[in-house]
Amino acid sequence: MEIDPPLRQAYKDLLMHKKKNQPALPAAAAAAASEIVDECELPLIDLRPLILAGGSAEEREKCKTEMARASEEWGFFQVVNHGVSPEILDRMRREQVKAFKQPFDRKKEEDDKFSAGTYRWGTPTATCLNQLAWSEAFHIPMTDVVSSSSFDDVNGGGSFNSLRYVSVVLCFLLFSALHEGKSSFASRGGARIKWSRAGLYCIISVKKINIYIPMPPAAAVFGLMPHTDSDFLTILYQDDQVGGLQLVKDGKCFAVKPNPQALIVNIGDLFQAWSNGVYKSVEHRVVTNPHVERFSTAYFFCPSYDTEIESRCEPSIYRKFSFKEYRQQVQEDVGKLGRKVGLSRFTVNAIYS
Ligand SMILES: O=C(O)CCC(=O)C(=O)O
Ligand SMILES: [Fe+2]
Repeated sequence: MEIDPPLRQAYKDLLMHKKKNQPALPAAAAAAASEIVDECELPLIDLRPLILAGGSAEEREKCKTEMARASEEWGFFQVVNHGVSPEILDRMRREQVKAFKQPFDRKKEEDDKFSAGTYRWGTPTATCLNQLAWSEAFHIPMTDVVSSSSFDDVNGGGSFNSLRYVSVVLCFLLFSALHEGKSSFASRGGARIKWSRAGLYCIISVKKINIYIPMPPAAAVFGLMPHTDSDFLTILYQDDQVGGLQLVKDGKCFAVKPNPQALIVNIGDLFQAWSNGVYKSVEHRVVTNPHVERFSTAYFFCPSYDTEIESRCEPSIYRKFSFKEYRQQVQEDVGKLGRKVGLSRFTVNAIYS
């Protein structure tokens, strides 16, 4: 009874660089997954004054300013005292392990219970090795959680609500930091953000649980290929022991040091567009560990599909677009090109047709 999906079998040709009509992988791309990168500690923000009662107004302002600065400079930060109890996080992780340790056939059946595409493994659209994800994931849209009780707590209940709560709080604090001119963008005399009346009221967030299957670095395969997130904001609960998340800062790649107490927050493409490029949606990736599995949970905070993203800054970097349009474009690019092009398609002077 197999538990792991047949990754080696399915991607045998890619692994041997023998796919028909496929040029051999350039050395730089092959080296990317196994390159040595320096470790970094993400800006650490204590949310106690914001989430838990008792903080002074000054402390709350400081917290907000730190988050806005980290979103501008890093696009990533980590938060402690976030209000999600260790018991909830523990339970969520235990249930996650249980979900992935089911037989492969059973995992495939989850698609029948929920929307198609709930359970995913590898990257069916990959045309070269560095587009391949050596991992499995369950994508659970919020609507599935609301409408079903058959998938247990890993997909719903306490953990979903707690992560949603944190993401809503952080998102609105970051909105208001921009609005109040906390960012250096505004204090440098840049235009203010005028918020469009976007449909943030109807949120269709997605929770994704990942398992990264061990793979020797020599194989030069990513656990998750370099990407930016297509949402407003992501809350990430990473493995407390096994590192693997890497991000790009100032053109250089850094490995994020695991912090068992912290949740990681990262800015997504929609926030970058809405903030007219003030907050950065930075490229990140996951490298596999050669010996042990790594687990993570990502909570993607997305608006409803018809939400229009528009900064209304002058001059505006990005044209107005709906979340639906963005998602469709991403899917089209992944299908045709094997990779996401992302926000550069939506600049006012986009060169892509
Ligand atoms: O597993 C991680 O640390 C990152 C996951 C991630 O970036 C994603 O699912 O979009
Ligand atoms: Fe991501």
